[in-house]
Formats: sequence, structure tokens, C-alpha cells
Amino acid sequence: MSVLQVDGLAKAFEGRRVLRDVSFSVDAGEVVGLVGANGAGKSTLGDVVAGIYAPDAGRMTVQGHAYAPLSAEDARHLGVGVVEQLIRIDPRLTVARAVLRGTPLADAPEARVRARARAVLAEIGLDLDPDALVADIPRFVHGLVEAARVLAEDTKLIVMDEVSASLTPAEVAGLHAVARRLRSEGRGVLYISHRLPEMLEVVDRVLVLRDGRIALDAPASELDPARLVVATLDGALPRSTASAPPVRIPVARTAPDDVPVTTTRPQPSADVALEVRNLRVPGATTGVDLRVRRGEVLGLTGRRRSGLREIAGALTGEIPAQCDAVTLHGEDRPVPSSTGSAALRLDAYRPDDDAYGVDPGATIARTLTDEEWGRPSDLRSEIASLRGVIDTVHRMNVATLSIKTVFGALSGGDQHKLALARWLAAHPSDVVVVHEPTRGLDARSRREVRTLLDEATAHGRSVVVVSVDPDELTECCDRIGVVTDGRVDEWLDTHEMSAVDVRARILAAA
Ligand SMILES: Nc1ncnc2c1ncn2[C@@H]1O[C@H](COP(=O)(O)OP(=O)(O)OP(=O)(O)O)[C@@H](O)[C@H]1O
Repeated sequence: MSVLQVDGLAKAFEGRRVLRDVSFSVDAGEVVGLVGANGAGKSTLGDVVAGIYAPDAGRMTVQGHAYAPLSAEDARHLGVGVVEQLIRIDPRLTVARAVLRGTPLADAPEARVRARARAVLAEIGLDLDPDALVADIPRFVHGLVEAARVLAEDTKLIVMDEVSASLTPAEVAGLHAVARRLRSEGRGVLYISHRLPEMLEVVDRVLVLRDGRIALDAPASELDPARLVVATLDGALPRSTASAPPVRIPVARTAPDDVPVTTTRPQPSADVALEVRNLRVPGATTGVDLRVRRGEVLGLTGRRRSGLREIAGALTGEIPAQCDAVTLHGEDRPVPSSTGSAALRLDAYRPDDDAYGVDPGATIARTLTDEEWGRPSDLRSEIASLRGVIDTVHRMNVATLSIKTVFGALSGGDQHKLALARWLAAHPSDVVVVHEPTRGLDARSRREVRTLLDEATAHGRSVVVVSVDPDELTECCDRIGVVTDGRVDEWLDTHEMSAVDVRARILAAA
């Protein structure tokens, strides 16, 4: 029996058709993956199902009853909930209260709430203190807290929109535990994700949305990440895995046949751009020895509370840290004696600001040129800068009809790509820190971001990538260090290992 049945759904924004004649169903006890390129319409479809947008045409039923929610609140009453990655939860709540809010236990005495929340968190293996404040847990874990909450709610269908992005492998496992629990209770889940290998571990069936239409509806057992990439981007789906030519997600580079390495980049130069010895939180005796070569993309990863956050923060001067020595471009830098002053203040890009530090109401042209409107200019430089904008928009494959489109109307993935391109151009320093450069991006966009990083490193810049996504690290980095207890015991060299091995080693360690 289907929990959700969707027939002929259509939705347009300002005349632009985003969903066209979309029909599918989600059965009771079924987890259905929804994938597609950036801008394909996944979130729009999820939002229509969750009552956030009304469709222009089509009809839906929930458990056989006509379903036309007037709002997300209404949808929840009718049995459909949505979990968004960047959901806003009142930061003053404790984690326990957040997990149980809106449920019958919401107003129960503190001890009962704590005990119940602890049990739910333990069930999904989420290592969070029930007494911690929501304000003090990482932003991206809020979606997971919300996912834990739906377990206690009486919804029949749950839309999970990109909740796994930015979660550590252990947290993704927790999210999957929630999905499996919902499935075992006979509920339905629509699971939207760009992290295809992990998604395929949990879903029963996959829908591919391409240009607003369902282009493929197939059991997960017949699919693998490579075939899915082809289905989402190019449309030509090889008939079966056995007969299909292997499609590698990472771009292969020329190398000895027996070493299927991960990156296409040339080996970075031997020159050291940045060396930090024994970078550690105040009070600790041992920390990380960091050596970033010129033109290198160095990855750092680790579990929550591994020390990764502190090390990344120390590189940018945001978190107090101590170290024994710092050398930048061959020059020794003074090591601060007090813990209040920072040894390093590297520029950092973080995609976690909702609007990427960009005015969502500004046009693409204005966002990328960052020019003050009305400032005296000459026609030649204006043409050159607008050509630059058009070139970036083309190179990054942004789905827009005009550079006069407002930034906020672009899909999340397109916003991210442009924001990163803009940031790299505006921060020309030799060593920069980039957090999760490919978060929420489809395979083609990930490649484009790698091109951006390659262009930066080809000019001698060095990039420290901070990420918890094993595939992103494997695809982007020359070397990867897994931080454990504030230290990196081993650096993985992606030029010497297969992508599969790098991924497996990260997963084993992180
Ligand atoms: N509120 C809106 N107003 C105008 N256009 C919108 C709006 N919401 C979405 N769109 C447009 O609809 C298209 C589909 O966007 P949507 O966010 O659904 O894609 P998506 O598949 O979820 O992409 P991504 O993977 O990048 O998040 C995009 O081109 C986007 O610009």
C-alpha cells in the first residue's frame, strides 16, 4: 500500500517550469532516494510534498486520501513531515527538549525528557549530551536532531532533504538508523541526497529527477553510484552494471595501470608553503604537525570532538591554540606566548552561512563583481568584468537564463559554486582554508569545484580542505590527515592509493 501517491505534479517559478508531470509513489515501509543534478528540482518536489509550496497542477494522496496541504504545519497534521539540513531549532533548548519538542512528552518533567531523549539518541548512535544546548552543537547536526525527533512523532511520510550533507560517517550511520526505524514501523521516507554511495546503502528504490521530470525509477539493488551519476547528468543509463563501461566518479589521471589513483592534479611542488609544529589546544602537550606544500590540497578530517574543529579554528585564528613553530613560505613566524593571540590567521571559506555571506537579493552579476553600483567606471572595464561574470557562470555550468537573475533564486548547488569562485577570487592569499568545498554538489559540479581548486593550486596557492565527507576528501585532496585525539598519526597520499582504498582508510579511522 502506498503512503504517498503523486500524479502529474507541476510547479513553475516566475514562468520557469521546475517540475513537469511528476508521478511516483512511496510505499509503506519504503525508503525512496531522490537524486538529481543541482537545480533538477529535488528540494522543490520535497517542499511541495511537505506543504511548503502548493503545486500548479497534479494531485497527491496520503494513505489513499486526497492530500493538498495548505502549509507545512497543515502537512504535519495530515501525516507528512520534512527534515531539512539547516532547520532552525531554538538555540536555548537542550538537546533533550529539542528531540522531544512537538511530541506528547514535550512538557514532561526534566528527568523523563532526558531519559527518553537519551534512549532515542543512543538508539541511533548519536553521541550528543542531552543536557547540551542546541546553540552549542554543530549547525549541521541540527538536522540529525530533528530526524531523531520524527521518531517520536506520528508522521506517515518523512521528507529528508539533504540531511546527510556535512555529517560525519558515524552521524550518517545515525541518520540511516532513523530511516531504517521509520521503515520498520511501516512509514515512508523520501531521502534526498547528493552523497550517492552512502544513500544507496539505505534506500530501497531510487528516483532520478532530471529537468523537473522523473527520468528513472529503479530498485537500489540495480544501481551503483557510477550508474547513478550517468543517470542524473547525462541521461544515458548503461543497461547493466556488468556490461557498462566503468564510470569513475573521480577523474582518472594518467598513471601506471595498477595504481588507479584519485586525483588528476600534478604532484605538488616540494617547496613548503606552511609548516606548523605541534599545533594543539591550550593545555595539551601533543598536537598536529602540519606541512602544506606549495600547490597542494591538504585534507583534514575527523570525528566530532576529535580535535578537527580546534585545529581548523587555530589555522584561522578563531580558536586559541599553541604551537612550537610556524614557518610560512620559508620564513619563521613568531609563536605567540599568550594563548589569547593567534599564530596564524589564514582566510577561510565556509559554506555554512545560509547565504554564503552574499546578499540573496543581489543579481549574479553584482554578486560576482562585488562592485559598488553607481561608482564611476569606464565602459571597457565594465564590459571586461561582465565578460568575466559570464565566463564564470558558463564554466561553473550554472543553470540560469541571465546574469541579472538574483543570486537567491539559484539552486543551492549553483549558489555554492559561485560563492566559492567569488571567495577564491576575493582572497588571493597563498594558503587558504576551505571547508567542505563540494557540499551539496552533484558530480559535475564537484568536478568544477575541483577545477577551481586546481586552478588555484596551479598558480602556486595551497589549500587546506576541512571536511567530514570521505568522497569529497578523496576527490579533492593530495594528502589527507585524520585527526584523532588532537593528533594526525598518518597522512594518506591520494597519489599513491586507489580512491577505494583512500575512502576505506578514512572510514576506518574517522
Ligand atoms: N522560490 C524560488 N523562486 C524562484 N526560483 C526557485 C525557487 N526555488 C527554487 N527555484 C528554482 O528552481 C530550480 C530547482 O531548484 P531546487 O532547489 O528544487 O533544485 P535542487 O534539485 O534541490 O538543487 P540542489 O541540489 O542544488 O539543491 C532552480 O533552478 C531554482 O533556481
